[in-house]
Amino acid sequence: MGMTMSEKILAKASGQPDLKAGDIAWVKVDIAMMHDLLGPWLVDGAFNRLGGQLFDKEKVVVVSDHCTPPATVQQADILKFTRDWARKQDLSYYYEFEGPCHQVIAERGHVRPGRLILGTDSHTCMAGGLGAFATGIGSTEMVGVLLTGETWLKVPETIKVVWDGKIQHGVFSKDLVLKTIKDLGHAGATYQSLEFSGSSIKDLSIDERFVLSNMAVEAGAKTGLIEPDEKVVEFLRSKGVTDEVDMISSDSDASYIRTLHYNASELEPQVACPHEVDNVHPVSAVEGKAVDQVYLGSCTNGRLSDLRIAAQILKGKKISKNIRCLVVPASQHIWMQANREGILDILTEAGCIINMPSCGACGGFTSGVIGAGEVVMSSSNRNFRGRMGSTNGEVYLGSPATVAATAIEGKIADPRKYLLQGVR
Ligand SMILES: CC(C)[C@H](C(=O)O)[C@@H](O)C(=O)O
Ligand code: SF4
Repeated sequence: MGMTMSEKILAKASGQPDLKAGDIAWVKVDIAMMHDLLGPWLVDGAFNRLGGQLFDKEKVVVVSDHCTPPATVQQADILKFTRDWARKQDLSYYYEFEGPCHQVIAERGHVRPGRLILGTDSHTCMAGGLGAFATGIGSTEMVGVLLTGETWLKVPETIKVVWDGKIQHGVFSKDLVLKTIKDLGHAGATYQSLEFSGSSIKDLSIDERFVLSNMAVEAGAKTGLIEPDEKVVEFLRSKGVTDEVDMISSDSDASYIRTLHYNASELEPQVACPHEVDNVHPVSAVEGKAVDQVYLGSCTNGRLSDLRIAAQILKGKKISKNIRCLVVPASQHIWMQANREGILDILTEAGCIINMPSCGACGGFTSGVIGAGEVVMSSSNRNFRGRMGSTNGEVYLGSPATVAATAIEGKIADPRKYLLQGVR
């Protein structure tokens, strides 16, 4: 019987060649990632009681992103603790104020196909977009990983999600993944892997593939994998990775628990309505809903191609007077490139506010929280009650194009009327 990508990566990580779904694997971890909020300040006590020696300081990556820049004294304390800890442990890789961890570890070359990556954040699965088995773990579990470099995992079954056909004008990978989550349900893939494949997925840029993998956890999935191809190799080379790339793929006779098959040419822009990510409707069903804030950013959809789309829609226009529009590039690297391309000027002239790369507004931690009764159209991945601030606020999720179109109208809007033909 053939193997899925998840089975192969965990087989390699455990040294047990015949591993299959359902087996318990004792695995060696390639990268252990922590961020400020669920990182050093939580693990330090137990870590020290158990010896306080890192298994490998080259494989532990810490990113301060949730508390940046701090909005409260507690956040400032956490940030200081994280920075001091990184220094004390003499970490080779500590990043601060660079952007959300998932984007930063991908850009900095830590994510590679075939690697096993564990992080103290649920969206660690984003690394699956480059073909890594990546998943979130709790801080307590991370203590063991930090000390030994090992842990155990149950090998997940895999759901194959196939998208074939031409993605239509105004439709983006965000729309594909929202539709997938709607059908799976927010707990429909619990402890299973998603594997995205098909001709529409092959056509996607790396930026757009990350959106699919990032949101796998919103269906409860352990991870969301995409087979690496030449685009992945090109991405890694552009980040300075010179090692041979593990072109891992599933075997043609691999066994799947379920297969979903879609025709992308039939899909229109989608919106997830409050307060669950699977509460998804076509944009036509929610068009006209008034908003107070628009948020274009996060590790889900704050990448360069997202900012380019928004700039194309907002160029020469003004955002609605009734709203504020926050734009948060997903990394400093993206910020600088967007600046060079004149994108930040276009967005600022349209009336947007450009915030520094951070998790801040996405999770309601720092700059950009919402008040009671406020409604947000967001390009991020979660719309749970209280997600961006007040528990009496509402968050809608959509593609960057839907977000930018909504900024113009001050009401949820269909992006197809604003996007130039041929841009998608
Ligand atoms: C703060 C952290 C627990 C959280 C996560 O794990 O995903 C955050 O990054 C999020 O997106 O909700
Ligand atoms: S989803 Fe938001 S809060 Fe979570 S890591 Fe990404 S940007 Fe940060």
